[in-house]
Amino acid sequence: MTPHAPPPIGQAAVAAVDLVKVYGSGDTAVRALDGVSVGFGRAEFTAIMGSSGSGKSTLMHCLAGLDTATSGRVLLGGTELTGQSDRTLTRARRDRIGFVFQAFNLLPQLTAAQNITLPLDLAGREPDRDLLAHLVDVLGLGQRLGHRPSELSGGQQQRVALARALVSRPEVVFADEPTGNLDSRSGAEVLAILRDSVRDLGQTVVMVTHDPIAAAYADRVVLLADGRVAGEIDAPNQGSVTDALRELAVPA
Ligand SMILES: Nc1ncnc2c1ncn2[C@@H]1O[C@H](COP(=O)(O)OP(=O)(O)OP(=O)(O)O)[C@@H](O)[C@H]1O
Repeated sequence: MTPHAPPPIGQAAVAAVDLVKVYGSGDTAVRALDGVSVGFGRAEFTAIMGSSGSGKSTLMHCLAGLDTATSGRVLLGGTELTGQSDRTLTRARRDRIGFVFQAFNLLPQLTAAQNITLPLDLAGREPDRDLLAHLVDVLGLGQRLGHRPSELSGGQQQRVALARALVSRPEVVFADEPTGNLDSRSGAEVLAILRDSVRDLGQTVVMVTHDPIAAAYADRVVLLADGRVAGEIDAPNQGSVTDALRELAVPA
């Protein structure tokens, strides 16, 4: 078994089993996920890639309990998310999952420090002060904690969002195009921080991206095409990812 071989579904941090998602009905129905089975290993950084419309966002939203599948199962840490009530899903998202979005999604009226601890505050949990101090240090946010998002650059706002996602030690961080709104230097910083969180904190990260440079930071790439898993790349680099995407786009 290679170090980044896909984990057995039952041991994965999060997994999909035969997941199907159909939007709409009748003639206009779209089968966004068409029987996806895939596991995401603990303390691994996995990128989900595929052409536009291949089902990346739908898969991530179903895995994260933001959307419900038409059939199939989602397992978070071995527990079933499928069929749970909205209340249970909300709690799972709050307590067990961290999110990083392309648009940062910080609350404008709160300071950086307040944004970072907001999910823990809502859950009535105390932040781990040592971890918080470590994250503020590695993310270079020490001088920015009292600033509001409008007073921060895009890269700084995304680093606040990363601290918010990581400080609760979630079972999985889902990152949806986290570098999509950043220049290449800020994007590289964000990707390095995600990779280091996996290496140094044992964090599990699942990232949707279009960018082969971003995917090269991951341990493994899962390729989607037409709502199905079309392939995987272990220890990806920019070249292997670009080649795989090119092959997907040109049917044999
Ligand atoms: N709410 C919706 N209603 C109807 N169809 C939808 C909806 N959301 C997504 N789809 C369709 O499902 C398919 C998969 O969409 P999805 O957004 O998951 O793809 P994606 O790979 O994330 O695309 P992109 O890279 O462009 O963001 C597409 O054909 C899309 O048009």
